[in-house]
Amino acid sequence: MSAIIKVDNLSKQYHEVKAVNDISFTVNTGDIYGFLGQNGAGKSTTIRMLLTLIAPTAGSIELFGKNLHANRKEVLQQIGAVIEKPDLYKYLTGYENLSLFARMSGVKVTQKKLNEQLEQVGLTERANSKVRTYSQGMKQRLGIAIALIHDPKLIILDEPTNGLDPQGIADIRNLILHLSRHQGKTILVSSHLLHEIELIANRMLIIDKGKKIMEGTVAELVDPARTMVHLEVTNPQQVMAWLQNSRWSTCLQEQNNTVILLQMNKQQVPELTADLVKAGASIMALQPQNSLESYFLSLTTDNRHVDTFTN
Ligand SMILES: Nc1ncnc2c1ncn2[C@@H]1O[C@H](COP(=O)(O)OP(=O)(O)OP(=O)(O)O)[C@@H](O)[C@H]1O
Repeated sequence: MSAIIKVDNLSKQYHEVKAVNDISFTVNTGDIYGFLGQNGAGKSTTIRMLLTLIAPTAGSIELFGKNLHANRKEVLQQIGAVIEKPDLYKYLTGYENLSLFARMSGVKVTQKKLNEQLEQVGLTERANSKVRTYSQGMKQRLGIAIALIHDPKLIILDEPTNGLDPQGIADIRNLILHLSRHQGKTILVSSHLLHEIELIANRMLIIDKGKKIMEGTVAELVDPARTMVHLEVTNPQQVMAWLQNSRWSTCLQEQNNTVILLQMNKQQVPELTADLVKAGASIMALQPQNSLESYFLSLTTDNRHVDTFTN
């Protein structure tokens, strides 16, 4: 499996703000790579550096095995991106917009090809309607059709579902899956919603305040075999002493006042509960979470993040 994007120790500093702080990651051919982080985490800044719209303060970027800055033109030709709300001509139809953007980017495409592109993004029936009559989701899909016009291998979408209703979100999700499965595209997609990324991505990177928090396959990050159990008891000293001498000792991760963290397979949780009760643990809470859920819970306990993750 070859790397399409290879980012090493990338940073971007805006005066006193470290928008991106020493992050490294690799996107492989065929990935739907989720780039997850709350608002202001540094997703757009990273994406802008991948597209050479801004220069990094430090670090290197290789795309398609080539240094981005030394091979800018050649590399960018193989990328299609939608990074802001697409800038469309609202008094032209969807078809006319697509045709115009194709001509402006110097790509020669037949009428048949344009119709196929519109069909791919589910706009055939509305191809001849003026864009001002389109829903937000339809405009977003037309934006994606425009980004696809030169048949890029890599597609970069910055928060493509932002501001869309549930149907619009589902349409974009299906389109991303279609482009991956049936067109063989590699896709990097950013979002602030864990659920969205979990549904479509095979690998993901989580960033917070410019820093990489975790990276891995989605299956690994939600693996039930690596469930974190948050155990809260009123008699932590006694329970810790018992756990250390029990068959659960290898599961122990850390203790913070009344909270004890253990890692185990989710299926073992009922046995643990029964053993704890027998051992006289005074349980206030026992909560199994996969590593992603526990990470997001830790964010939502911090007031700064509440608005982002509860909407
Ligand atoms: N041109 C700029 N000048 C100064 N600071 C900036 C600039 N662009 C971004 N930042 C700051 O860098 C940090 C990361 O912003 P960025 O837009 O990359 O985050 P994001 O994860 O894409 O979030 P959002 O979804 O809200 O755009 C934020 O603190 C932001 O205020």
